[in-house]
Amino acid sequence: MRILVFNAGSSSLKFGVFDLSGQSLAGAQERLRGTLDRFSSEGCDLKLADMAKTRATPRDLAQATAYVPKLLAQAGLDGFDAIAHRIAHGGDRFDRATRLDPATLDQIRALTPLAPLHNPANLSGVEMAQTLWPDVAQWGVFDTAFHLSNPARATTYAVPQSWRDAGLRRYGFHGTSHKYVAHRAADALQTPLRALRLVSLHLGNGASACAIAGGQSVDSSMGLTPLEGLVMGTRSGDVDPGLFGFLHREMELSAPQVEDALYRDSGLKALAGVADMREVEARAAAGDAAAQLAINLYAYRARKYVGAYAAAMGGLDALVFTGGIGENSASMRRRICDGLEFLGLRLDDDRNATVALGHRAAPQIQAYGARVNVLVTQTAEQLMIAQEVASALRVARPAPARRLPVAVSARHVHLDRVAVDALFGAGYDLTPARPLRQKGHWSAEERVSLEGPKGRLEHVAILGPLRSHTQAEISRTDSFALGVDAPVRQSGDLSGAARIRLHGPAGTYDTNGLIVAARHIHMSSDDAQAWGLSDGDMVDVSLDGAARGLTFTHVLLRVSDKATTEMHIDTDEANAAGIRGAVEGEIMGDVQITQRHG
Ligand SMILES: Nc1ncnc2c1ncn2[C@@H]1O[C@H](COP(=O)(O)OP(=O)(O)O)[C@@H](O)[C@H]1O
Ligand SMILES: CC(=O)OP(=O)(O)O
Ligand SMILES: [Mg+2]
Repeated sequence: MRILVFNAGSSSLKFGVFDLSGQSLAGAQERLRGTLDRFSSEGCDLKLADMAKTRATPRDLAQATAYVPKLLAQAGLDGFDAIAHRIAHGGDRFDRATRLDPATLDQIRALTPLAPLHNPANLSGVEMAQTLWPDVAQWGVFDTAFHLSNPARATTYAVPQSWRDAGLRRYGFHGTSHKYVAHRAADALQTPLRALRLVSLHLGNGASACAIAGGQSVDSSMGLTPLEGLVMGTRSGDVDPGLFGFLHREMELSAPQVEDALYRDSGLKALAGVADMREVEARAAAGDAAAQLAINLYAYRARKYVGAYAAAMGGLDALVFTGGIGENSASMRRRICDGLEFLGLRLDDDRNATVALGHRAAPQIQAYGARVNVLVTQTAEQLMIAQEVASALRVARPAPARRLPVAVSARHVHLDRVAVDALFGAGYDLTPARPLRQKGHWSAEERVSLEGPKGRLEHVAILGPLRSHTQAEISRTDSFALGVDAPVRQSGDLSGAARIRLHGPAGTYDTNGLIVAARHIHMSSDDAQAWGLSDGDMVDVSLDGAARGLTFTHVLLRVSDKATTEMHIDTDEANAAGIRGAVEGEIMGDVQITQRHG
């Protein structure tokens, strides 16, 4: 399905067109990506995909929104199944992607005073899209939704009950971004999100910190409105609420005047004279003391939130930088991290300075051996918004039960020509004895022995046909019997594989090819298509029919035209699940949203 996404921020309009075939982000095709920003009376910058920046005519966000159809026509893109809009403030009602109809739009309009820089821009995008594509469904995805899991202690202000009854509470924003980068980080760290305590720093024109424990947002630096928290381009972030009384008495400013100044004339703009961090950094480098203070203050505030959230979660496993500043300013990342060594957080200067952010890259920049991982990744709000809407649209068409056979792989080897010659004699042909489920694969009549420093494993099966590299796959328990520490690797990935000696009737063969095979699924292209899955997806598989019922997480999907659908686990995993004989597994819930392999 094809989805057009509008993401109106406080200083930019980002848009994208995505074709989503499966359930996972891995299967999403980006057809168009664009940003219009740096608006002035002379126009704005336009950036399309990876092309160089050009100038365009729009002078503000509204004009920018009206300009997008021209770009879509130029790219020949139409036939949208839905149009998805980022909506900054969704209050406590909108906890998921929601169809925008007159009633829901009224509710969003009512929240405008709580996000005056954002909701009007978001709504003007909706109105324009309704006019241009009257027959296409409009959907909203809300910045606030991800944070609705925050506990009451994080969402409650200590203010009179009657104010709280009127709706005064903390919400948090940038949720789509925080959620996306948390998944990217978990994926890059090869650790399930549920086992991680993360702080995500989204540092764009608007900026917020988010504490994410076990995959759930547990606190966020923005509050009732996107004013609270970090220093931003034109917003103050945290201030003493006492300033309202002070400014009223001393300067005779009204509440709307104060509020307007906190939104539009504060932050970097107030401190350094410009809102754009690139310019602030340039001025600071040229010796401008005000710009230098702005940078120090910006970093100091962010650092305090990292420390506070580490305390809130009882520890920190990873810090993730994203947003225009988080992604691009190595010096700001450095300044924020300086002084956090007591948490076990140390940066590697070279890695930090040479961050290369490609498509879905999430490079790690912590010093080797540091306890806390530090990652940088591009946010992908548009993609995430498209995905959330696509999932919501699919709810109407329930997914088929995705059940598949589970096969237990006992220890075995795959041999190359050189190994067969050494073990069985030059030019020897192995004898296929038994066909395997995967077409063209067989186990051989011949066997080999494996020898490690501590022991031997006899009668180890050989699986054919021959491969380009010799590889031996054992269980963790086997590795103790052999006395070698074999790493867990996907078949074919022999990086860091352990050394092992093979014995055959004609001789021995030593190779660096010993691994514990990572669990995986072979899947036919037809099944993948029917189940909304793509090659490289990571899925959870439940073995509920097994004696000791287990759910295996992080199972890699390998899709091919030639494959027969089947999951492979090793004997340790089978024992843990109490499997004897044939069992079936079921692919659970949502596919993890990112992919780790090709
Ligand atoms: N190379 C860079 N160095 C420092 N700051 C940068 C760099 N590139 C972009 N930025 C900053 O990122 C901010 C905009 O972030 P972005 O996430 O694009 O904004 P928005 O919140 O409007 O989506 C601006 O302050 C900009 O100066
Ligand atoms: C909520 C918010 O601050 O958004 P942005 O970063 O787009 O201004
Ligand atoms: Mg932003």
